[in-house]
Amino acid sequence: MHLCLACRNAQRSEAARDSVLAAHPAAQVSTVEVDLGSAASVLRAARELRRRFQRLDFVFLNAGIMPNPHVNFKALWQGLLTGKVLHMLTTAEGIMTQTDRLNGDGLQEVFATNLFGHFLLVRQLECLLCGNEKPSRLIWTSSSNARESAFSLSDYQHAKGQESYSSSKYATDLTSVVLNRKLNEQGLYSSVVCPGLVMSNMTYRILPVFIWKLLMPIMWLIRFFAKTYTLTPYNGAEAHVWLFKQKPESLDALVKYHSCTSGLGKCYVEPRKMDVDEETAEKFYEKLLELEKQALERYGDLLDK
Ligand SMILES: NC(=O)C1=CN([C@@H]2O[C@H](COP(=O)(O)OP(=O)(O)OC[C@H]3O[C@@H](n4cnc5c(N)ncnc54)[C@H](OP(=O)(O)O)[C@@H]3O)[C@@H](O)[C@H]2O)C=CC1
Ligand SMILES: CC(C)CCC[C@@H](C)[C@H]1CC[C@H]2C3=CC[C@H]4[C@H](C)C(=O)CC[C@]4(C)[C@H]3CC[C@]12C
Repeated sequence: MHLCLACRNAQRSEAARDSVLAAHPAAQVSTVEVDLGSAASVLRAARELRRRFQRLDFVFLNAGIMPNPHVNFKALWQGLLTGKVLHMLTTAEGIMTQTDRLNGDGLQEVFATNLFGHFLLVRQLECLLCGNEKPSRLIWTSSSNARESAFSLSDYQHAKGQESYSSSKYATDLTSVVLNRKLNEQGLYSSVVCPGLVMSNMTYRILPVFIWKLLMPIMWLIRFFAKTYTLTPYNGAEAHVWLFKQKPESLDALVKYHSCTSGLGKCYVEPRKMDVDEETAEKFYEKLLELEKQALERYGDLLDK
């Protein structure tokens, strides 16, 4: 088995490589540089991957950003007194907003990084993913924050609203559904995962580390009722690892696989039906293809001759 870490920061990817090798000295681990928020960088990385590999069995599409997060503490406080408190504490519905901006390609940064960069990468790697002896797999890190009401076909990059993260994750769910419909026959299967609430650099940008540390006993208590409070990256990866072991034909394309941890710390996976409209998914996919065409026209020199 060969593991290739695709990261934007060479120092961090080397550090990740070293820690994998420290635990598994015989492993084959390489790295490739990619900034998922830049179409040119994605095309360059895909070209490099096509050069190095003849097939890819698994692609984990995990990079994600939530810039300038803002928690509405008034809404959070009011929500604590309602019957929807658990829903609010696990999906952040109604209590979180973000401010987005344009990236160098003129796309909304959250949409570009969380979805479009990954989409472009998958499309550029189709020749390594489709038509192999064994099925290949895509595993997208989505979120329970993905919500239909945050997404609209007329503003699919979410330039006008303040829930770009939720919109990008809903767009991820839609994309996975269509990829399955189009590519299952060619041996490519796509799944979406929610790691649950995990302490990571993303959450440390929402509240300072020391506040999260103070909240930890409360979150352990909440976990008795909210099983998606996985809290550690290790627990959050439960669904990724579980999916790795499943036969793709046994999975449901309309299900999101949630990492869960019980109050006593036992990890398991819970499949939950996604709230996706397949017609919207198809229309959205067409828009992604249009955007892809524009990117390929702009960066034609980065394609194989
Ligand atoms: N934490 C949580 O509670 C939840 C997280 N998620 C999702 O899990 C995934 C991982 O997030 P998490 O570990 O929590 O957060 P982190 O911020 O810790 O990790 C995000 C990762 O994405 C990488 N990344 C971000 N932007 C780019 C880019 N432009 N190009 C390449 N890589 C990039 C980061 O690289 P670098 O190290 O260089 O910054 C980092 O490795 C995300 O998709 C997130 O949306 C979903 C549900 C809950
Ligand atoms: C746990 C508490 C006592 C107080 C914390 C309040 C808020 C800062 C957090 C409550 C719910 C959290 C979130 C829920 C869903 C996550 C989602 C799945 C994701 O993809 C990224 C992070 C979340 C939005 C997360 C962020 C912090 C909360 C809003």
